[in-house]
Amino acid sequence: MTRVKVCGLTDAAEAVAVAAAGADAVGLVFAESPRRVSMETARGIVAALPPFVQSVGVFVDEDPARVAEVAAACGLDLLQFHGEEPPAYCARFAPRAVKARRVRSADDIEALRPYEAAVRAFLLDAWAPDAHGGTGRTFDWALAVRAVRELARPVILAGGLDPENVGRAVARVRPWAVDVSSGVERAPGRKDPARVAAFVRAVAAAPEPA
Ligand SMILES: O=C(O)c1ccccc1NCC(=O)[C@H](O)[C@H](O)COP(=O)(O)O
Repeated sequence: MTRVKVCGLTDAAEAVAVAAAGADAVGLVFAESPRRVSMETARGIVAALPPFVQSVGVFVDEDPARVAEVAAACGLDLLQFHGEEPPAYCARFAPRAVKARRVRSADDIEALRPYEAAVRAFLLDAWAPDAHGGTGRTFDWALAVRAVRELARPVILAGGLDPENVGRAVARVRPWAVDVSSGVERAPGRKDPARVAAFVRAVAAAPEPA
């Protein structure tokens, strides 16, 4: 079964509704973003989550001491590194590190190999000139198929997914999990639980391989 992470939560009640709609994990953005949360808000969201729903902190080239402080203070389960963090940086946070990469070509998949020993999973996102994530853009899923086949860690597919296209994405790529932010929003940082439920249903209904 393909897992679902909903990223960019900014409100505890909404996080609870997103979990009730079927999300397996929620992402909390600590980088520059319209979805950025304070440590206090993040702590409230993590405390409100039901058991077995994971919290994922999202960071972009953050000072590692600050990452450690935020992770401990908020009780984050996983740490998603969405910038240019090298393998040794991720290794400091094993076994909680997830390395995200914005994908433009096969070179971006190759560039992830040195991270295999350091991370729990890879997250593949779309590249954009002006933002690190949450752009609503898709990328060439053939590259994600290749990543699933060739990388020695589970792959989380992100980038422009929504309830309308995620079934096709899952059927084609067969990722460990899918990640969505803007595709289930009513405004930046404000999730629509009905769209999250539709997204989760579409993932569950994706055709199995023949
Ligand atoms: O969501 C953000 O605003 C963000 C900002 C800076 C770094 C990462 C960010 N998001 C990370 C995610 O995991 C998003 O879910 C991912 O980029 C997909 O977003 P979308 O294309 O909007 O579904």
